[in-house]
Amino acid sequence: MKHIYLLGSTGSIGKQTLDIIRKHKDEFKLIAISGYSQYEDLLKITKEFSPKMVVLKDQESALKFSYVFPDVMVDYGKNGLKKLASFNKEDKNAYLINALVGMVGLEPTIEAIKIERDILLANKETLVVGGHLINDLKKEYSFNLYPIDSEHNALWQLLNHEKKDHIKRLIITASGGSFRDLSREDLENVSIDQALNHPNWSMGSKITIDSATMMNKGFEVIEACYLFDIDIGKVDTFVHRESLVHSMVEFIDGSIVAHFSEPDMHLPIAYAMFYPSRVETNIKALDIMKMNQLTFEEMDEDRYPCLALAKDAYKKGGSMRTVLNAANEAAVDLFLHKEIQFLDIEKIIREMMDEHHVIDHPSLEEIYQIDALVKKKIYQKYR
Ligand SMILES: NC(=O)C1=CN([C@@H]2O[C@H](COP(=O)(O)OP(=O)(O)OC[C@H]3O[C@@H](n4cnc5c(N)ncnc54)[C@H](OP(=O)(O)O)[C@@H]3O)[C@@H](O)[C@H]2O)C=CC1
Ligand SMILES: CC(=O)[C@@H](O)[C@H](O)COP(=O)(O)O
Ligand SMILES: [Mn+2]
Repeated sequence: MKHIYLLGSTGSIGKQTLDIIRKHKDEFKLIAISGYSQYEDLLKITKEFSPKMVVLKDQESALKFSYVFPDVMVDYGKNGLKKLASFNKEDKNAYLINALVGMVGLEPTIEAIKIERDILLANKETLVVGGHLINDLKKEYSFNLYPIDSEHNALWQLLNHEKKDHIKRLIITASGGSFRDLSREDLENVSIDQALNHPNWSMGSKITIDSATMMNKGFEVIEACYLFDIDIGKVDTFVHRESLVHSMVEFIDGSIVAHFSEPDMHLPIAYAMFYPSRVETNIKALDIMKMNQLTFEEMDEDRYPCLALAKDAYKKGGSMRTVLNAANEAAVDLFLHKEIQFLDIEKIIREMMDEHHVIDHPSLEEIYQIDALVKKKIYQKYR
């Protein structure tokens, strides 16, 4: 029985992970969970799964929680997330599932690596901001990093046992997001509700906005470079409205292999949890006749400048990736609180990147400093 340490149990990926654990009670035991604003959900999850450790948002909620569950080990905040990631150090039969949103996911990933715990990673910001740190740790520690993000999970399935030299390019698809039928001019006055209305996936609010700006695809290009140790010039993106093809790999012999499925995150989560085995899921079977209607469009980076900004940050390297992510986190947050317009998101990110001088290979401390500085500047100016 595999032991699961789950960061972000109250979120979209977290809850779908719980569905899989619920369905396969003999295969998985939930040992530790975290949540943030959804206190009531944490109570319910704890009641159902009896984890040994629960990490909450702050001291106040942790105290309240421990009155309800006096036998559960309770912690809170960023330190609590780190403790969860390395809780029960000696437990070698364990996965950390990182379903946090934002760069708060980076440090717990590092903590798990340091005890050589395998990680199932949904939190793409870990690699955007700290991919170089994870690469450094690979030289020192032995661990597996299995991608949950649908496109990367598809690439992982497609690339199994293939030689890196044989890859011509990786192709990642993008739905186009909530505003794919709107022009740049139309974007000026779009609302939060419109932005949160993703055409194909039901996800947390931050990634849904990232999908609408196409920053999500920019992050995914960076994520692919780190996960598959591939040059950014070999990662292409196309708009594919149906979200039925999740990724493709073109090989040097001219073959293109593709991963198809209905859009449902239970599949990539279960694939990662059961790897190297497979298991039946309840996801809707893909109707082959739908392949008559598949569409692919060239990516237009003028229409979606956030994709270009992300690629640029990756190429500039080092701390520019922290700036990209920090500016995006703050700007999306401001948009979700009705404090800026949708098009201000890209404007703010560009502004922060333009005024930054790159530090090569920033340490974790430098990443935190830059992250805090960028966010402070944005909140002071735009709130
Ligand atoms: N949803 C999806 O289908 C996909 C998501 N991803 C990636 O997976 C990650 C999670 O996404 P998703 O599940 O949609 O996000 P959600 O917003 O739905 O969930 C995020 C989780 O993190 C917790 N959380 C939020 N802020 C903090 C914080 N500051 N400190 C500690 N915990 C926090 C939330 O707690 P609470 O809810 O209690 O506030 C929640 O449990 C993201 O990196 C996303 O890009 C990748 C592919 C697909
Ligand atoms: C489900 C998943 O993996 C998301 O990252 C998805 O890719 C979002 O859809 P977009 O293709 O619109 O970015
Ligand atoms: Mn994705």
